Parts: sequence; C-alpha cells; structure tokens
Amino acid sequence: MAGVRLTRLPPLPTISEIIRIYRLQAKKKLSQNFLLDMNLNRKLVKKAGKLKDNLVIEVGPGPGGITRAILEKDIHSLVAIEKDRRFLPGLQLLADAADKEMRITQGDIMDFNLETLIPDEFKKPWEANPPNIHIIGNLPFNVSTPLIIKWLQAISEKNGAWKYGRTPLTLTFQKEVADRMVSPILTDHRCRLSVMCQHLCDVSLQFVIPGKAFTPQPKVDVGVVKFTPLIKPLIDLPFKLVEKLIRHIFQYRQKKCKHGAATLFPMNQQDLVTELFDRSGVSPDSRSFMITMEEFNRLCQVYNDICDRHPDIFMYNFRSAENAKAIRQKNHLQVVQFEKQILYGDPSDFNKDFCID
Ligand SMILES: C[S@@+](CC[C@H](N)C(=O)[O-])C[C@H]1O[C@@H](n2cnc3c(N)ncnc32)[C@H](O)[C@@H]1O
Repeated sequence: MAGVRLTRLPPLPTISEIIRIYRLQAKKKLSQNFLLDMNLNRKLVKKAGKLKDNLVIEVGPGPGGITRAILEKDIHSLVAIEKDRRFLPGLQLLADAADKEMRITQGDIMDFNLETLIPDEFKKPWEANPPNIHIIGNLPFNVSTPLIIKWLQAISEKNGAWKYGRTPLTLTFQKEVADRMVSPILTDHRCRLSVMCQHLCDVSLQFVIPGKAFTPQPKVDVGVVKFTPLIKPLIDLPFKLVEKLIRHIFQYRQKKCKHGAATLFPMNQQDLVTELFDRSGVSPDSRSFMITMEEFNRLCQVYNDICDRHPDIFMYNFRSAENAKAIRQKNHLQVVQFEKQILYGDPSDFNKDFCID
C-alpha cells in the first residue's frame, strides 16, 4: 500500500481487499458508506491542517481508509473508535503495521468520554493555540447531528476532549447539514444548528465529496466541516439556556420571531415576551434567519435575566399536556389558539430542523 510508512507486515492489503477478506458488507443501520479512494481520504486528512505530533482520535474508522491517511502523517498517536466489531481485525492489521502507536477501541461514540483517551501532557490553556489533539471522522449519518450537538455542549462546558483546550474537529456530514452549520444570516439554510455551531466555533466547509465516491453510494453528497472552538463564545451563557432560546426563536422560521419567543413563556406571563424584545432591542417582527449573532446574544442575556428572576420559566415546556391543561382551565379560547399555533405553526420547519433535546 503506497504511502503508509514501512510496516512490520508488508505488503498490507488494500482497503477493498480488507473488505473482501473480512466480508465487511456495509450495514445500513450503522450508516456504513465507505470511502475507498485514498486520494479523497488523504484530502480529508490534509484539510484537518497540521497534525505533526498530534494525538488523533478517529471516529468510525470502518475498513480504515482515513485511518491509513492519518497514519501517513507525522502524528504522535492514533486512537480509533469503532462500534462494529467486524472491522477490528482489519484495523489491527494497520495497527501492527504502523510505525506509531495506534489504539483501537470498540464502542459507541455516543457513550464515550473522550477525556479518558487523552494524557495530561496534551493539555493547553483554553486561550492558547489549540492543543496537539484532533478529532477526525467520516461520521455515520445516523449519529452525526446528535454527536456534534453533544460535543458542542462539551466545548461550551470545556469538558471531554475540550478539557485539554480548544481541540479542533474535522468531520463529515450530509451536505445539507454541513450547509446549515456554516450558513450566515439571511440565507436559506440559516437555522438553529447554524447559530449553535457558530456561537461556539469557527466553522468552515472544507470541500464536498460527491455521494458517488462512497460504497455503497448514499443518496446525498457529503460536506467536510472543520470546527475550531472560539476562545470566547459569541454567547457566553450555559449551553442549555442558549439552545432553548435559539430553538424557540427558530420554531416558526417563516413567521415573525415573536411567535416562537411566545412559546418560551406561559400564557399568563406573555408580558415577558415584550420584556425580552424591549430590553434586547431586537425587533419582534424579525424573521429568525435575519437575526445577527449579537442580537441572539442580547436575547439570550435578557432571557437569562428573566430566568434568574422567575426560576420556573426555564423549565416551562409549552408542549407539555399539563401546561395546556392548566391554561385550558383559565381561558379556553386562548388555549385553542395556542394549540393551533403549536400544531400548525409551520410544520415543514420541524422536518427541516433537528431535534436536539
Ligand atoms: C460512514 S462509515 C465510515 C467508515 C470509514 N471511516 C470510511 O470513511 O470508509 C461510518 C463508520 O462509523 C461506524 N459507526 C457507526 N455508528 C457508530 C457509533 N455509534 N460509534 C462508533 N462508530 C460507529 C460504522 O461502523 C462505520 O465504520
């Protein structure tokens, strides 16, 4: 195999041979779409930037194409986390042949605490340049969005891999999801995922891999996105609070944002909606995709103040049956309107956006 440094077990089978030898038929339920073209694997790894002396964590190595491209670099070591046991023997071949440490861990990335994989010597202050750690992965489609949300929360709380500083990530997503992540204001793809990513990270779409490059071929193209956590988040407040406000504001994307904001508060405290907009100086008639980061920051700061003053507000869930029942007893007509708004607000947005609860 061209490129990987001299191995103890040459010659190494190609990725296609590994797939054949170990009968690694792709499993749909694990979103297995393999990237067999080593030029693309190398391009993806190159887009991660300098990896010299880095501890690289690869998610979902599968048959090991990206793994090989990582091992060609002058890295410190590699940890590969793979859920499907069938790939372990093929990955072990790579580990045995590599001229640097490669550890294979079998498990589900969603349950994994990355902190346990990183030695203390990699730690850098948050304000310094990113540490010599990089997370890379051609992620399974079925976990990519919940996984990045989980990691954005870890970035916000500086735990997991972000206990060691501003660890960057280079990851793949369905092209449409990648577009949303990097989408600026006033564009079609602007949504809550854009704001959640951009308030915590510098996010950039590096390149697009056509669906036909994968085996089996998915129905969509794939975007490679690089994230570098910002030293200071644009909205410096607890992740859950920011997430809740953004989720509600984007709720009815085509409507004025005051409609989404209204669902943050019980019907009998709708005066707080007025306070939210008055104090933040944001127009209640804006559409959510027109709101700047600075305006979102002000909305979040005022919402945070309101939550401090009314401790029950943050837990208020406009969808809960209990709330509807309590309100129903007060004003039947308002409840009917309220429920209509919930049910018929803009159903298409529920499909376009992502559930990140
Ligand atoms: C899209 S494939 C990419 C495989 C390989 N990196 C490539 O580019 O050819 C996704 C990989 O993630 C693995 N995977 C799926 N769900 C996972 C999970 N929850 N945790 C860890 N790995 C997972 C799959 O088994 C598969 O190997």
